[in-house]
Amino acid sequence: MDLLASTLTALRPLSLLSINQSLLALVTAYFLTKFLLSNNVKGPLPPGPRGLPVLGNIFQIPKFQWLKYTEWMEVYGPIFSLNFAGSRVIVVNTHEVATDLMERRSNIYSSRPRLIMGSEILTGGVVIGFIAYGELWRKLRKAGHEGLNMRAADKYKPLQEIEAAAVVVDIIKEPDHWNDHLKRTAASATLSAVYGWPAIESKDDPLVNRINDIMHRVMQAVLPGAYLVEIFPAMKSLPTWMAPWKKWGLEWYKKDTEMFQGFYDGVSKAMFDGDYKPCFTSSLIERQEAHQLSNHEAAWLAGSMFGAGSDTTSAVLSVFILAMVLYPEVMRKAQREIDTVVGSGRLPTFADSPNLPYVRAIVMEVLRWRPVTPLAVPRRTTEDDWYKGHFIPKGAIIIANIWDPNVYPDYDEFRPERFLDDEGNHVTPQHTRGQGHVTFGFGRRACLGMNVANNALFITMASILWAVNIEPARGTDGKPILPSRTDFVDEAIVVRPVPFKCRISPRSSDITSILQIAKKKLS
Ligand code: HEM
Repeated sequence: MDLLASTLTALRPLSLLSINQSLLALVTAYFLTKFLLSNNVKGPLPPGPRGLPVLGNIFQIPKFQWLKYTEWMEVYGPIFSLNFAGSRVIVVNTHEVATDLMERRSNIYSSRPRLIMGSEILTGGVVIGFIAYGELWRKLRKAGHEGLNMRAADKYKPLQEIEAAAVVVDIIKEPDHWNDHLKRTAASATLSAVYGWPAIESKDDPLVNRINDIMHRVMQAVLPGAYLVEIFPAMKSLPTWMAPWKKWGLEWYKKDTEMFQGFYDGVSKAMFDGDYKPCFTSSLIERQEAHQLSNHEAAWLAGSMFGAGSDTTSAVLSVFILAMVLYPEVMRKAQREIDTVVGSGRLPTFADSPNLPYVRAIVMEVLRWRPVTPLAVPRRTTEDDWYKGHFIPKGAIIIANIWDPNVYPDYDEFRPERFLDDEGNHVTPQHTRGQGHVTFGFGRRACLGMNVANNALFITMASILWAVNIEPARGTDGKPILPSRTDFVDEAIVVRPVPFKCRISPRSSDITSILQIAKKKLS
């Protein structure tokens, strides 16, 4: 069933054409594929499963493809190659190989696959996460880094503490809607950090929906086979009257540009009036000239941050709730730590962080245990390369499978202790840049927002653990119903646990006082 579903997804564009057009497209694709794949191979590619002519291995890629890649690693080793209907794909299956290529040879492995519809048409080729490695990317990355590096991330901490208090109130009031509250807080915290806006009240806020729609459109557009123009790039030059998909994409790009420009100008005006909250956009405005960014580039850089930060953060928080339901002893141990350091009279703050090593280890373990970006974001090589006797051609798509069971034999167990030594100091394995995991990616294209994300995760998890117990839901017979530990919703790049029920209750019978403490922070 899964195979069928993914095949249908891959072939969906062909169903939009007539049979004759489809046949013509297939025949052309076949000869083009043969030509392209045979011409740039100068040595033995990494091994890989045999596929069909033309379509290659796309029929063999099931739902949750990272699990299949991990399985294939047993057969083909830590690096293997696939053919996705003409695109050469190299799957890198261990942190070690990923580090060798994407960190140590990052001058070759830091570009992204060309996405004509998702990047060039729908978003004007200006979204930092999607564009090729080059001058524009360097400018955007430098400006983004300035607003999100470790020191800059400190600026957002007061806002993040307030958001954490708000989520405690929400979860206590409506425990069954915990997932919605986590989505709301992730969206709200990201928008506050980017534009300095006050907290949003609902996950269905019309503005949040409007921005989420952009992400949805782009994610649909980047699915393999969603648009024929990806196979036949020359179609990009068709006039819009012959290419309704192009007209549609350009119209959205215009509307989305107007929206992001409006947000950007709003912050600019607030700064002029002297009535603004320091945020990512205000720093960008102050330094726009120094970074040589046009208004348009700066407005899209700020706008792109919501898409990159909101869903990822809320998915990690859902994994956290899943882990607490499945591993109650971990929850209790963290609560004992919080009780000793923080006590019951106030919420945890960032100042407590050095004294809460176990909670910080939980953040790392949540990111490691069920990486919400199990295949990171694909890369593209910009030069031919050789690695351990294998040839990796220029233009190959590189997928890093973060789901690497080699680092820990008990990789499927949720065990924050793996990151702590006997003295309570953090220990992290090789090839993880001191993070304990590689869920934020690798090298020059690693996540720009990781400091902001780590801080948001720490304070939200600490505050939730301080306030409530998280337990399995109970059936009518009173027996616990454990959620699945292996079922996911794959949203193209971000993967989250399937929605599940659990029982969330205040830790103290004195709910009023918990609420008072949290609300005090909000006033
Ligand atoms: C826990 C939450 C997050 C996770 C798991 C995550 C994960 C990732 C991953 C895997 C990549 C691709 C890295 C690669 O190619 O090696 C990425 C890129 C990126 N992330 Fe995040 N991210 C998170 C939160 C955020 C936040 C909060 C922001 C901004 C406020 C952000 C901004 C970005 C940007 C701009 C890029 C593109 C970087 C580039 O292509 O140069 N992320 N993220």
